[in-house]
Amino acid sequence: MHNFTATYTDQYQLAMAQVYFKNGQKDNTAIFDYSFRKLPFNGGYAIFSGLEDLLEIISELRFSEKDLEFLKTQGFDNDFLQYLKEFRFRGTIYSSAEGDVIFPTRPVLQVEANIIEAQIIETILLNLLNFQTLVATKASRIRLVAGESQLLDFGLRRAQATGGYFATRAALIGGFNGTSNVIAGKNFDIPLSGTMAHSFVQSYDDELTAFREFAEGRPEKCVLLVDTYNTLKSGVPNAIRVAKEMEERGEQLLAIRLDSGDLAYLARESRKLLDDAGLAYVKIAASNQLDEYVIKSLLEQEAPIDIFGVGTNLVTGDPDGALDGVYKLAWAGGKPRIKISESIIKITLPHKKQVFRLKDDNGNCIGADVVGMFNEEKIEEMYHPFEPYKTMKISSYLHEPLLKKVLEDGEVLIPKRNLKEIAEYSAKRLAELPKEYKRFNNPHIYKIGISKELKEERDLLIKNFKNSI
Ligand SMILES: Nc1ncnc2c1ncn2[C@@H]1O[C@H](COP(=O)(O)OP(=O)(O)OP(=O)(O)O)[C@@H](O)[C@H]1O
Ligand SMILES: O=P(O)(O)OC[C@H]1O[C@H](OP(=O)(O)OP(=O)(O)O)[C@H](O)[C@@H]1O
Ligand SMILES: O=C(O)c1cccnc1
Repeated sequence: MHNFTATYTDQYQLAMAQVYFKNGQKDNTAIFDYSFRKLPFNGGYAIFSGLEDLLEIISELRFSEKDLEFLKTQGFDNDFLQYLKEFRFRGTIYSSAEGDVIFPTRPVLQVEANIIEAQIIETILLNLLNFQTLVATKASRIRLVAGESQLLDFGLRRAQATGGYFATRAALIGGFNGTSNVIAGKNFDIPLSGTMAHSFVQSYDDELTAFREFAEGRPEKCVLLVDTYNTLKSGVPNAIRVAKEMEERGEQLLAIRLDSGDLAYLARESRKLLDDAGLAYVKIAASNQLDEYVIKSLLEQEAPIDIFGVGTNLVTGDPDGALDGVYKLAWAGGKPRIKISESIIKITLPHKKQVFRLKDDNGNCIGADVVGMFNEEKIEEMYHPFEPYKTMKISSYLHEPLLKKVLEDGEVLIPKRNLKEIAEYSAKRLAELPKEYKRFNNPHIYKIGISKELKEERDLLIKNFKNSI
């Protein structure tokens, strides 16, 4: 399905790549870390999403003839274009598992490749992982408050252009049950769901006929939208009449949908009307600018809503425009590399690394990940990245390595999981996270530490840099 070619990148990647190519650095190994700095939604965790799409796209990424012709018009040299003609990603990627809970400032994924290949994939990697992780995190927050209710993604029409395609996939990883998005349903094997639009009801001279014809035309999973004229005086009574007619044909109305007004009040009153008519099986769906806060409030008001349709706030990751994920160089030219910054959080971690999740003997997550050198297996003590006196003995905890080799020599190594499996894994990992990290107000801050060896390596690079200026 993915139709990306290697021009899905920023021009500066190609400008840098051409210099590496001309100066004989094209076979230099580089290591880049993908990490992010700030948790979205002022939350306590994020859900990693987008990995399988990324791996599939990277393993197939090539420059087409047309791409090369275009790049020629942009002033790139013939010998470099000739090199790009043969381009394919031959590197190795180590990554956290898709669906895992992830935290800021520690590598979520590591790319080891020749510097040109590693650089060219930066943009698509950030584009895919930042967006899906943002939306999966939003979806997961909505799932946390929604309990057992059905959650449907209605966001395609409000998504930033084609982003809705990947947003739907991420929503499923975060815990949604279905989508109205037909192309995502088809390509990702996601259950399709849906109701009817106001236009359908409006297009008839009366609401009852509209409901009747819809129910006759599509009796399976029929949901009637009851708020076009007057929910309690017209919509619900007409839906009840049609439900009764359906019963006579041996069919069942699945649900009614509320899309405006006070959803708690209308759901309660509609429930009463349906129950009094002997239609306790007819469910109530609600939509209209829902998010985790509105759904939480509706459920606290004991609104009898069984199905929530969420669009805009889910697929745009409202109110956060983007996850601030970055791709930073940790190794090149046979040496560790560092980026120094006035802002401490922007100072990078050099070297190839491994990240461990610390767990107690019962397998419970203690609320900390530690970053070590790639070959470290057990870390005695972890250090706060920038406060040298903050240390913690960790040798007694289990160390679960998080970065696994997922792609080598351009070939994807991990078996493809369906979205249900990824979502189940995600729910399991989220369940392992203590609840303090999942509350919306002032969640506990998950600790990220570094090993002594990594800290010494980093401090040495900082010192050398200071001495050199
Ligand atoms: N009982 C409720 N508690 C909390 N939030 C609610 C409740 N009912 C609706 N909302 C939310 O309040 C927001 C605004 O609802 P509002 O009633 O202003 O819009 P509307 O129904 O579209 O307006 P209109 O009735 O003019 O069409 C929406 O996000 C909606 O989901
Ligand atoms: O509010 P959101 O979370 O974005 O959920 C999606 C919204 O999109 C639809 O409205 P729209 O007015 O586009 O079409 P409709 O006529 O079917 O209501 C639907 O009725 C929801 O209100
Ligand atoms: O099926 C629905 O009810 C639906 C689909 C997209 C957007 N809003 C509602």
